Amino acid sequence: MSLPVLSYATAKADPAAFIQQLQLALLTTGFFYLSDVEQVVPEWQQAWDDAFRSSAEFFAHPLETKKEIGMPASRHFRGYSAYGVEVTQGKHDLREQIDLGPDTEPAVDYPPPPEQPIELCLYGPNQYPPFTPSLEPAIRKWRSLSEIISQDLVSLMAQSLTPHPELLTSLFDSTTNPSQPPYSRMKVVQYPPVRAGDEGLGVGAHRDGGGITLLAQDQTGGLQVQLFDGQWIDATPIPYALVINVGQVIERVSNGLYAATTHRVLPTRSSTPRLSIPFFFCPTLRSRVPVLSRSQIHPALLALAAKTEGKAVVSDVRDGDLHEEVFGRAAWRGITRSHGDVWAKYYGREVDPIGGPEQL
Ligand SMILES: O=C(O)CCC(=O)C(=O)O
Ligand SMILES: [Fe+2]
Repeated sequence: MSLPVLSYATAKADPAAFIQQLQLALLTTGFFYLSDVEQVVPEWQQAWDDAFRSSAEFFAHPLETKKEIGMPASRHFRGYSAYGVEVTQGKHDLREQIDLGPDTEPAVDYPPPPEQPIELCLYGPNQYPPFTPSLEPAIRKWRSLSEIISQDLVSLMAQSLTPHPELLTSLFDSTTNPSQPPYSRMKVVQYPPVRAGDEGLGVGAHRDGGGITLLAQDQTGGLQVQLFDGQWIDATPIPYALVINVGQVIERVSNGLYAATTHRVLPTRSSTPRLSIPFFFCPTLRSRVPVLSRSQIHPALLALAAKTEGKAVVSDVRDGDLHEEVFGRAAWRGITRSHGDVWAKYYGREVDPIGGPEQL
């Protein structure tokens, strides 16, 4: 069994055919490759190469240099985290990374006034490395292409799900409040070769929290997807193809039909590091995430799902751990449990009514 491959060129030329393939992929694995992006986006391969080249250049700097843009300097949870700092399922991940988001002014002052929803503290500026000047333009380009592809895919997913696609697409609307845009995070990640005595995973088993994830990975391999029967399979790299999966926002909207599939990254066993760039397309922080009733879902999709429904999904991770009506609440819980040190430095229980890292 390998993940299905869907063509972005087909999405443009024959959306109805693409929607059918999408329904099947999302009902059976929740993960697929998106190929042929360069046929739709002429600058795709250039943008891909630029993003990976400048990321490799960044990670080649000494730790002390990389820490100049360390996340602890950002109350918006942006910046560099060293190897082993980020936590998934209570364990330290064997990777280092830069966390980025929509580049905006802070949405609230600091310390945050109690009447403001705490999750609005997530809006703010990124930290880019002045010692790798090629990274900022490469990332900005990558974000803008990823946003276009994501809007397309979410629109097609919404059409595949319901006769009322706006119930889903409106969550990602960037025009209503431009100072509070869709909260799409991304990471630039390096998984160094494991060192003697290191224990754990590149990233522990988890289910993504946002709308959809667009993952670009180099040719090393290591990403694994847990099928609904519990078996783990490799998401073997395909050059210039994205790996797409659904997060818990779409799982919630789809009333569980489109599952946020469990995945993990194995420790890097090759002698060279693995690089990946996940982009998490997410709603605006204050948007309310509805749960469609079955009467709002296409009857044909329900019929298709009936063949797979009722079987228990086997997963190494708890179900729906980031389902929240207000998306920002889920985003806040997700990021504070991954970066408890930053949460403790700026917020802590006195300031944060939601609670922090212990809120698994
Ligand atoms: O690096 C990868 O291949 C996947 C990373 C991932 O799943 C995540 O950061 O959520
Ligand atoms: Fe993930």
